[in-house]
Amino acid sequence: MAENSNVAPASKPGWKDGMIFRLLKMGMKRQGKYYALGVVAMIAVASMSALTAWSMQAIVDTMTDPGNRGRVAAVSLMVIAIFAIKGFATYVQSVSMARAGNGIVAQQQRRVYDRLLKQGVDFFNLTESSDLLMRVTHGANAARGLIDLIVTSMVRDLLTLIGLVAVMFYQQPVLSITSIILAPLIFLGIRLILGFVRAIMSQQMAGMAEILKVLQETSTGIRVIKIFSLEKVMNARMEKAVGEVEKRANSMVRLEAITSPMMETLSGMAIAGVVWLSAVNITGGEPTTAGQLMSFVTALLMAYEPAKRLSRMRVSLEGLKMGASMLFELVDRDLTIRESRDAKALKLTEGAVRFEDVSFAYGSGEKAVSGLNLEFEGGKTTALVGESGAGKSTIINLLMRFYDPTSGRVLFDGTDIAGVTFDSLRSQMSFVGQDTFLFSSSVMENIRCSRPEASDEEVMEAARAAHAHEFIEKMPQGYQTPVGENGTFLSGGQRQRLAIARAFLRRARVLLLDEATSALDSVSEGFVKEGLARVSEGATTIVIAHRLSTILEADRIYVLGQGQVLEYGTAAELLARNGAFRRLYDQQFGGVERAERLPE
Ligand SMILES: Nc1ncnc2c1ncn2[C@@H]1O[C@H](COP(=O)(O)OP(=O)(O)OP(=O)(O)O)[C@@H](O)[C@H]1O
Repeated sequence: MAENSNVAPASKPGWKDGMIFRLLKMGMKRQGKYYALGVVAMIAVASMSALTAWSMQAIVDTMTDPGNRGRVAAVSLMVIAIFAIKGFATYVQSVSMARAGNGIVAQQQRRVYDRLLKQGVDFFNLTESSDLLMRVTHGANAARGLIDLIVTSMVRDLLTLIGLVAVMFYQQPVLSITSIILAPLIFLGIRLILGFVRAIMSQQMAGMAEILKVLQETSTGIRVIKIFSLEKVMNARMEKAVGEVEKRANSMVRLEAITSPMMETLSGMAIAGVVWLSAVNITGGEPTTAGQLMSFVTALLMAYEPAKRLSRMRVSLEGLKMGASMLFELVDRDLTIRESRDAKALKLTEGAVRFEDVSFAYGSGEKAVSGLNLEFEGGKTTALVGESGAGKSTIINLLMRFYDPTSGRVLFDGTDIAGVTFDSLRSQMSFVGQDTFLFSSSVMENIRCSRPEASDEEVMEAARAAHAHEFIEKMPQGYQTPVGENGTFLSGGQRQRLAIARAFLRRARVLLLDEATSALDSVSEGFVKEGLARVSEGATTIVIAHRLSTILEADRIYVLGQGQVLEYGTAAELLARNGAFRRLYDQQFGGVERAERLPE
């Protein structure tokens, strides 16, 4: 059944929280050993931090009583050991977390690209490429950041905090209780900020996607921009997007940083309070040594950084969650078209194609074709003609199973293509379309892509058949010449001849030609027609042509109008009928004759 309109975002309730769990599970599965090593190192870092604060008691007490040489030596060695272990553990932590993180980015990018390749054509029609770029680049890094943040906060920061608070309680229980009374206040403040962060993040992402879009359109549409002097318009669009992102980025920084004055002031108050309380010795118990007090204050001061990071964690988490969810949402989108579960490999004998009562609409739009019954005889040439928008390209789309019919069936040698594997179906076909997409690699590789195992000789043979060999030989590096991004170094006619060479090389049973000779002058068209005649020998050939001259010899011509067959037959039969085909014919050939009569 058709699934062409269900590209709904997969925003199920609670989905984003589930996402964190999924991400952690994936991360641990693939990068578990690096994360485990990182965690061990973090435990060591946290313990050494607590030990540093605890050792302050011994350090200060030893300094105030330097006479005991043995103790001085022991304390000095202990301090060196603590710092050395902490340094080494920090190194191990950084390296293992970075390795795990890089692995996550690569894994996410592979995963999302794999999914994108499985998506139907409709998905790409409905998703802007700048949006894809944004999601894949930003999302993968956000996924990495999310795991990093969770692991670092939950292990290093939390353990360090626990260790330091333990030291505080060990040294000064009453003062400790007084100084952590303020903590809940901080968390309340953070909760307030979170709401704002979410709103700003999504606006910022939208702005970033817009910047990419403007850049991309500038790159691909530069000719239109120049011809129509759209520089100012494009500039204004970019200005707006950049300004938007700048504004949001500033707001984000303000929100993230607002925790600092809150925390700094509260910490200052806590420390001042402790100093004051210790001076008046409200505990009234044993007199406190300078070392104990120093150890306590050190633990309190050291606790500040991890406490700050933990309190900010929710804010940072929100931003990263948003980024990572963009990636997950992409991966979770339903496939616009999928293979059936028990799909079989298609085997062709005659290569006959039949449309049985086929209707189809793009998305929720009007029917592009309706009630089509078409016969494309094996090994013969069938042409589709008709006004613009009549549904010719739609028929080709259905044949290649880029879309499924809303109703009816498309059969290859009697087998419904809905039940066969994509690969076995499409490998039987070759397509030469109106726009020839070329990869930014050499001419040789661009032709070879239709049959990667083909030898250089076979590629050249195909190029000769497509009348491309002559111009390729004249290029600076012959077959190794790069064609530029999407073939910008080639003319339209040359690009088309490369496309025809690709089709030759593939030797498919079913050949689809959509305006295949449109970009050629009349001399090249003669060559190409000859080449196409060769490539279509024995193949079931389906041609869309606006210029009737190219299809007058077709074995059968279907004349389409508004998604339906108006009439069909050979050119001679159709001309004799005096119907739609005759009108098209008169329009075109009348025009040519008049043009030929024009003085030079
Ligand atoms: N991807 C799409 N999404 C939505 N509607 C589409 C899409 N492609 C084509 N259509 C619509 O389907 C109808 C048939 O279009 P189709 O491209 O098949 O016509 P065509 O006969 O090939 O036209 P042309 O000769 O101009 O290429 C048109 O009304 C068109 O607007």
